[in-house]
Amino acid sequence: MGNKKQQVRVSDDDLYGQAAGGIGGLVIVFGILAAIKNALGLSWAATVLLVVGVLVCLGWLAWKARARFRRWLAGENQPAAAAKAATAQDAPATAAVQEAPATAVIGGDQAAALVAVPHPQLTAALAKAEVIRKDEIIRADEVTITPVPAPGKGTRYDFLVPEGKTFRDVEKRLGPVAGMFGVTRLHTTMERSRDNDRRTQLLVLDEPPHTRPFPAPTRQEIETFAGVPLGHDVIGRLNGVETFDRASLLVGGMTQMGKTTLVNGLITCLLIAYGDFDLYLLDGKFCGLTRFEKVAVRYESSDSPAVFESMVDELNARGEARYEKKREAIRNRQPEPTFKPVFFIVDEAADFFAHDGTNAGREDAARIADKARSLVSKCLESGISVVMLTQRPAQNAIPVIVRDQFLYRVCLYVASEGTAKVALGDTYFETIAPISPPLLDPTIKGQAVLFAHGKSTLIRGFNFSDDFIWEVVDDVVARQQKTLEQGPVTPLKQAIELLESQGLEFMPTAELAPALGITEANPGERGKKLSRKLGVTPDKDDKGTRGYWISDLHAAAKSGS
Ligand SMILES: Nc1ncnc2c1ncn2[C@@H]1O[C@H](COP(=O)(O)OP(=O)(O)OP(=O)(O)O)[C@@H](O)[C@H]1O
Repeated sequence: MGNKKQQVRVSDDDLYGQAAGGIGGLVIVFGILAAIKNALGLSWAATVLLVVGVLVCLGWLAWKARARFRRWLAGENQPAAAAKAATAQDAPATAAVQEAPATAVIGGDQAAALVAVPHPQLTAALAKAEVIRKDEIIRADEVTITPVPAPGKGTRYDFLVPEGKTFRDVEKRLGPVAGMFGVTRLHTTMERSRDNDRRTQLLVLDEPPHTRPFPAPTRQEIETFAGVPLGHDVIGRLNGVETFDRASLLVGGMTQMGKTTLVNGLITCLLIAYGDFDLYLLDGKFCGLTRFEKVAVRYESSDSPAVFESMVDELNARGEARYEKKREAIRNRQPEPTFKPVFFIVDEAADFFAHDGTNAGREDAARIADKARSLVSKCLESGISVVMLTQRPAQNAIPVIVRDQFLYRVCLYVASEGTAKVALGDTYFETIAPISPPLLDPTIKGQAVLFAHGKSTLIRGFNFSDDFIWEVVDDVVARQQKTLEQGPVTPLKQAIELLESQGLEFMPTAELAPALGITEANPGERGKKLSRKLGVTPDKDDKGTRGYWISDLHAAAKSGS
């Protein structure tokens, strides 16, 4: 109540005050008019009209000055980049990058409004490449541009595509986007962001990729790489596949492009970082894989389909035995057994599927193809990975039933897209952001398209020095020897020691069996018992005598289940 009374009193006081002020004002105005009338000698009407006219003019001038002042203020705040943006549609995408603020103040008589400022270069490039619509923009405040130092010199653009779009929209149009930057698809790489689907990381090189070689990686770099490196990407980072578990690799490319060197690099990296594994090598080029003979469980240098078939048979049998162990574990409700990884690497694989045109030759080729398909498809589950190389990626060089099974593909330079499809898959050019192998530079040896998990990456295989490879091989041999020595005494180990102590390459079954405690008199039974005890299939020497070669015993000792 008290408060209300107080308010009423306050408003009465206001009223009196204002009335007094008004009367005072009127008296002053009247006085000024009277003074002007006396000074100018005018009538009352003329004096009033003159004063009103002068006041109106002064008011108009004040309004005009205020409007100008506001326009001047707004003009000063408007960014140069925003003004440029209006014409940026026609500017070349390679124009110098301008820093632009997030928003612009629009001048004029209306209240100032805040709007997003487009990044002129990226907005123009992506609109022209039809990644974004003409009415969409790449916001300048969402763009980060960083230079990438040499070698692999270029620029990295990190930006957000407009809402409703993702980095895949850019990836799908990477060719046209590259064109807008005045370069080719080969100069351009997209990186996927893990934090935001709209985030796009675009790398644009200043010069053709792999123009300058990158130094071969060190042991430490290989060891710390998350996966198996296959080569350098365009800015010199190691690139490869995350694992070879349940995966096989097909490598295609014309002759002398660097396939064997790339696979030598792969084997070297596997020996450094993949842990313990068994290596089966079939050197169809006779000396392409020889450096790794000492560490291989089985090494063959041959272009004979029969040799290929015998290796495929051996590995299929090994795969089948592993499947049986898995079934056994499931039946007994035990955890799934783990197996030592096995790599079967075949250089110049096409030769092994060729036939002489006769019916018998065709039948042999079909049988071999079927066994190879089975190996590549089924053995993945049991840890046997196949790597096949071919310099003849022609339609029928490696049968479709075999090549369809490869998860990873590498294609070096080939002359046509048709040939590239054989190496990379029939639908390769319909995938996201494909890289066309015929566009690679054939003078850059080892440059290749790696296609894994639907993503294409341009890499260049490693070219390790012989000394480095020998060092790695010697380390592995020493490790294998130590493991063998430290392991329990087995009949196989005893047999090896026996042959080595006598300096023999070969020992007949008739001599080895009694030395290992087999007293069976029947030669057939004795042979079977010894083979079972050793876990090795016997062979024959030059004279046709059954027995065991030291190399086979070593190979069996190196390999696990
Ligand atoms: N990454 C690389 N850097 C430098 N030189 C390389 C690279 N890769 C391969 N080379 C060189 O290119 C030549 C051919 O290499 P390689 O023998 O590996 O090719 P290929 O494709 O296996 O050939 P072919 O199919 O005829 O057997 C070799 O002289 C090799 O030293």
